[in-house]
Formats: sequence, structure tokens, C-alpha cells
Amino acid sequence: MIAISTLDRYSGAVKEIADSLLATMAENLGLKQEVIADRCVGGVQSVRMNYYPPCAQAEKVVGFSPHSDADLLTLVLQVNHVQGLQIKRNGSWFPVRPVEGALIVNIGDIFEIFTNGRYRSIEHRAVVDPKEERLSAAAFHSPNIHATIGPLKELTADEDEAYKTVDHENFMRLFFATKLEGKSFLDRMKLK
Ligand SMILES: O=C(O)CCC(=O)C(=O)O
Ligand SMILES: [Fe+2]
Repeated sequence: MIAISTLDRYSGAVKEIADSLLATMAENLGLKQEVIADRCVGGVQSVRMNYYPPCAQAEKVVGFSPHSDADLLTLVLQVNHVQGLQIKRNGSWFPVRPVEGALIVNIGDIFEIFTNGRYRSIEHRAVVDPKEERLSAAAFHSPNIHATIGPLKELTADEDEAYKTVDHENFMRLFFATKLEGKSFLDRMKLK
């Protein structure tokens, strides 16, 4: 029971942060907050706890394959001091060092699609440490499962839509049926 209420409190707290970041990001895009918020009423939130045991031959194994998250925003807590998360930028991998008490905010594929590519989802992976275990908790924030996933009309009045429009349920079905391979899933959502 204690574990459940702790997780409830944690997920409630990170959801508040995600909602407030989404509101600010909507405004920065020149949108009314509701344009994104309305799609997130009854939104989907999930939390994944990752445990990476140490491996003496760390360079020969993968902790978490390269991927981008299939959501709007992910808030990652690096639970202990062991470094492992890396992001890809201009073709190279860069470590994201754990900062005590700080959350990492990753842009997900749905945010890239909503914004017709103004924001790009971040490709990331996790490597393991030769001596120490590593823990992370990733909280994923997505629109309502019945929302439509496609470029927001408010942003595409004067430009071509660069991504397909699909319903959220089918989008997730496709995501889970696809091998985690960098941003290949998002590439399949592109129109050209
Ligand atoms: O372990 C990490 O820092 C990243 C985990 C992750 O990318 C995920 O759970 O989607
Ligand atoms: Fe991830």
C-alpha cells in the first residue's frame, strides 16, 4: 500500500509539471494553452522504472536501445548517481549527467507531430556501467487515447503537413508493433 501511494503521489506531481510545461510551450508556439491541454484531458500517463545491472563488459552490451519516446513529454528521474543516459545530437552521442533532484525533460514523437516538426523528439539510449547498478524512472505524458495525432491545424494554416494524422490508439498499436530503432517509427509517420 505504501508503494502504491508513493507512486500515486509521484505520478501526480510529475503530471503537474508536464501540464505546466505543455502550457508554456503552447504559448511559445503562439497557441492558446487549450489547444494542447484539451487533447490531454483524461490523457495517458505511464511510468517505467528502469534497472540496469552492472556489466563487466559494459561496452559490449546495450542498456536501452536507441529510440525516441512515443509521447508528448517524458520526465526522467535519474535515481542514483550512475551516468547512463545519452542523447543523440548531430550524429553523436552525448551523456546526460545525473543532477540530484533534477528531472530531464525529453520531447516525444507526438510533440514533434503536433508541432509539424517545429520541436523535434530526442533520440536517446542508455548504456550500462561496468561496476555499479543504475536506476531511472521515466514518466510519459500523452494525449487522451481517443485524441487525434497529427499536425495541429492552428500551426499548419500556411504550410504543408509533414506527418500523417492517425488516431492515438492506432498510433500506439503501431508503435508497440515496431522494433525500437532510433527514430524509425516517427519516420514512418512522415508524409514525404
Ligand atoms: O534510463 C534512462 O535514463 C532512459 C530510459 C528511457 O529512455 C525510457 O524508459 O524510455
Ligand atoms: Fe526513452
